[in-house]
Amino acid sequence: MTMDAYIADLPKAELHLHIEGSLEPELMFELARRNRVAIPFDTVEAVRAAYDFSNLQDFLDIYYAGAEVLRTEQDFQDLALAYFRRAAADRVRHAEIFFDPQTHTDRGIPFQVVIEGLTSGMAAARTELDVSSQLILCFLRHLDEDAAQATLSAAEPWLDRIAGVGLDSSEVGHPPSKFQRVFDRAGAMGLKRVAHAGEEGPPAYVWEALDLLKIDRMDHGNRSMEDEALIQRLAASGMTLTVCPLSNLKLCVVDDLAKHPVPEMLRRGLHVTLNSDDPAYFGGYVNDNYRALAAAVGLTREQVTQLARNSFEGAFLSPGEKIARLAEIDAYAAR
Ligand SMILES: Nc1ncnc2[nH]cnc12
Ligand SMILES: [Zn+2]
Repeated sequence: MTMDAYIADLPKAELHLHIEGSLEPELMFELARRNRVAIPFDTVEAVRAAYDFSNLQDFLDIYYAGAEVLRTEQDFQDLALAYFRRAAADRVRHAEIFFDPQTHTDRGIPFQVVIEGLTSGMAAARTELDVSSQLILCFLRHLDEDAAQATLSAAEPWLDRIAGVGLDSSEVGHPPSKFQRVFDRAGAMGLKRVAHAGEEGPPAYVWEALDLLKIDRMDHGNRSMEDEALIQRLAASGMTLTVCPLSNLKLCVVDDLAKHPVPEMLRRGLHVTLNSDDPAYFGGYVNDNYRALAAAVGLTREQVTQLARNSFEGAFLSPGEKIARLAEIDAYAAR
C-alpha cells in the first residue's frame, strides 16, 4: 500500500481547526446570496486567487472579511456540517473545533445564534457521520482583556457545550500574559485551556502560555524549537502540540515544507499532531497535511501512525474513548 493510501483511511482526530477557516468559497457565495451580503469578489476562482499570504496578519484580514457572510443559526450549522462531511472523508473520528465568538458578536450576531448553529452541526455529525466533536471558544488576542472577559461571561449559559478556551489571532505584540486573568477564570469554571503560541511569536510566549495560562495543549509551538530548555520542558511534561504544516507554508512560518520541524519534534520526543488550521484558506484538509508533510520530509509509516495516535492521546476525550479510538488505529495498522 502506498503512503497516501495508508493515510487516507487511518483513523485520526483533528485538534486544531478554526470552523470559520473551513468556509469554502462556494459556501461563501451561497451564504452571501442567501443573506444578501455583498462580497468583494465576482467568482470562486477570484476568491481563491486572493488567498496568497505573506504572513499571519495578511491571512487574518481576509479571513475576518470572509466571516461576514455568516449571519443565521442555519449558516453556522451548514458551515459546521460541511466541515464534518469533509473531515469524515479523511477518516477523522473526532474533532475539537475552535470558534471565534467575538468575530460574530462584534458585528451584532448574538452568541446564542453562533453556538446553537455550531452545536446543531456537531449533533448531526455524530448521528449522520459517527464523528464526535467538542467546541473550544477562542479569545481574539488583538482585542483587550475586558473584551475576552465579557466573551467568557456571554458563554456562561452554554458552559455544558464548551470544552475549553483558546487564544488566537495576531500573535506578535499580544503575549499570553495579557490574558492570564481570563484564563485563570476559565480554569476555575472547569474549562480546558489551549493557546496559539510560537507560530510567529518568540519562545518567551510559549513559556508564558505554559506558566501563566497553564495550558493543557499547545497550538503550533513551532518556535519552541529555538529554545533547548523549552524543548525539554515540553517533552518531559508530555505536552501535545497541534502542528499545521500547510498553514505554516501558506503563512511563511516555514519557507519549504522539506524544512518543517515535525521530524525534529518527533526525534526530541514531543507529542506532535497534524492538523489543517484553516483548510479553506490553506489549500488542504487534514489528510492533505499528512500527505504533503510525509512526502516532503520522508515520514515512515510508523511515524505517521504515531502522529495519528498522538491525536487521540492529546484529545479531550475520556480514557475509555481514547482506548476505543486507539484500538481502531491498532486494528488498521495490523491489517
Ligand atoms: N493560524 C492562526 N493563527 C492565529 N489565529 C488564527 N485564526 C485562525 N487561524 C489562525
Ligand atoms: Zn490556528
